[in-house]
Order: sequence, then C-alpha cells, then structure tokens
Amino acid sequence: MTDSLTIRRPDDWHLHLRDGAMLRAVLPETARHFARAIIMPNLVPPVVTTAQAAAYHDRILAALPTGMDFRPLMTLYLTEETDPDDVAAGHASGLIKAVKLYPAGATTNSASGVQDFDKVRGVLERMAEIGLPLCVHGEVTEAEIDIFDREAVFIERVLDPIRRMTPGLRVVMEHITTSDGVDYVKASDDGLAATITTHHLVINRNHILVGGIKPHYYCLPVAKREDHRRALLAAATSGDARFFLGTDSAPHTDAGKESACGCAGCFTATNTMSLLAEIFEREDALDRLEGFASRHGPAFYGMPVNADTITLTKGAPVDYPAKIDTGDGPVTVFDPGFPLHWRVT
Ligand SMILES: NC(=O)N[C@@H](CC(=O)O)C(=O)O
Ligand SMILES: [Zn+2]
Ligand SMILES: [Zn+2]
Repeated sequence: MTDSLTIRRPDDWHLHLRDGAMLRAVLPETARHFARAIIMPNLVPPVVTTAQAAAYHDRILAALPTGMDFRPLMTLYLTEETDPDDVAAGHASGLIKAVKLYPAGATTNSASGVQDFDKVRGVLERMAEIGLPLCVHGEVTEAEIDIFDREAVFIERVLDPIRRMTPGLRVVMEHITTSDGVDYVKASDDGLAATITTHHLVINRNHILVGGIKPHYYCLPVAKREDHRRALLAAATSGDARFFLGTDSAPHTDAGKESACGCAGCFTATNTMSLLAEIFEREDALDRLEGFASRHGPAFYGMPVNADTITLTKGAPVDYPAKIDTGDGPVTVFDPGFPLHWRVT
C-alpha cells in the first residue's frame, strides 16, 4: 500500500481570490500548497483592462504573507467594449495569461459579461493570432433552458460556433460538469482543454437537494446527476492532458450562502489536495494525480512545470477547519462528507 506521494508542486487553473479582507483571508489557503493560480476577474467592478489587472496583481502580492511563495496569473474579464490592443499589450508584457468569457448573467458577478458574441469577434481574432487562451464559463442564460441543460446547450449554440468562427483560438472550458463537456473536449483538436473542480468530482445533484437543501454544495454550473460525475472522474484520472485542475474555489460568507437567495460557489482551497489524493486513490489512479494537478495545466498554458515538490502522506484523518475566519464573516470549507487521510507534509 502506498502511503506517501511526492509530486511537482501543483497549480490551480481557476481560482477566485476576491479583494480586501476576503483576499487576505483566503490567499494563504491556496498559497500554502499551490505555486500559481489563474485568478478570475469577476470582482465588482470587474477586472477589464490591463491596468486594472496590474493593480489587482499588486494587491494580491501585497496580501501574501511573508515567506509564502505564490504567483498570481492574471486574466481580463471580456466585455463588449474590450479593446484588442489593450489585451495584446497585456499579453506581450507577460502579465495577462488568459481572457475570461462570462455570458451576461450566467454566474456570480457576471452582469458586465457578453450578450452579443459578434461584438467580441475582433478581440477573439486577435487572441487567436497571439496565442492567448480564452477561458469560458460555459452556460447559456436563456430563461427557458433548464439549468441542468445549460452547459450542453452552450457547447452546441455558443462554443462550437465561436471556435468555428475563430480558427486557432485556444479555449479552456472552465469547470465542466457534464459528460457532454468531456466528450466535446475529447473530440476536438489540441486547442481545447477543460478544467475540472475538486467539488464536481465529489458531489452530484443529490448532495444539494436530498434531505434538505445544502447551500454549501450549491455552485455554478450546478452539479449534475451521478453519471456526469463519473464521467468527470474518468476524465480527471485518465491521464489525458486536456483535463486539468481548476478548483474554482469561490469563497462566499456563510451569510451570503445560507440565505433565501444563496450565492453560488464552493470554497475548497483549504482541503483540495487532501481531497484529490483521497479520490484518486479510490480510483486506483494516484500515479495520475501529478499530471492532473501539476503537469497538464502548465503544458496547455505553455509554462514550465514547477521546480519544487510537495509530499502527501497517508495516515489518521486530517483535521482541517470547518470554517475560516475572514474580515467579512466566516466562510465554510467544503465538506465532502467522508474523512480525508492524505495530508500535505
Ligand atoms: N462557481 C461559482 O459557483 N461561483 C463563482 C463564479 C463562477 O466561477 O462561475 C464565484 O465567483 O463565486
Ligand atoms: Zn464560472
Ligand atoms: Zn469560477
């Protein structure tokens, strides 16, 4: 029986750090284990320009506790007014690593997102030219589309047309939740990849709804039925380099989640590596964890793998806090409902 695993230090290819007091509270939870992360730009107001991303980058570094080593990889929030020259300049300077597409109204803080995809054609063409990836929140927003179908419909109605219209555009389907997402990635060429979150490997929709509504399992895209979770698990543990970790760790205060209109997002930064080791071990795929968490992401983004390593060891159940304190109120740490035996040492 394996009880120790050393892997290259992991990166998180989809992370929400927020700002201010929340940023200061959640950043160490990620930086403790992860070397780099793609930082999502859905602040209020959103991070739209390279100048705003540079300022946010500096606020993140200023919030990093002394002695911690972490590099934020910055993104721009795509709007119908985004200037292709600003995007290209940000990319050329080395600061901007991706542009994020939120369909308007699809998720937390997405009001400034795209409504008319024709209006962003110029930016997407420029990104294809310079090799800057587009990260996509892949859900349609039409009221008549069932929320459990919104990812599959997005692939057909929005994503596939965008990719056909913009040959060469590199795309990451963020936080996929369906076998439709897995199949679409597998059927495509190497300009397409997908991130998979920790929580979507653990929960299906029953976790949210059976035995009373569980707001801390509510996120977007919403978890689907068990067949879809199994498809995600198979993709994550397959060794296929087109699938990699993006935790989508998305802190909201308990007051924001435990409400008549609760916020979407699961906070998994604290226990993600323990969780992933537990899940990969159950699938007899511990040897594939390094690919998923540490190698496939850098390969897609054209960056080197981290030089340092982390070691996970198996033992008595890991103690992690049920909540972390933030200046804005407590944030509940994702509870998988089973003990975790792997700790990062
Ligand atoms: N995933 C979520 O449920 N929430 C994210 C937004 C997002 O990634 O869609 C957030 O910012 O809270
Ligand atoms: Zn999203
Ligand atoms: Zn997210």
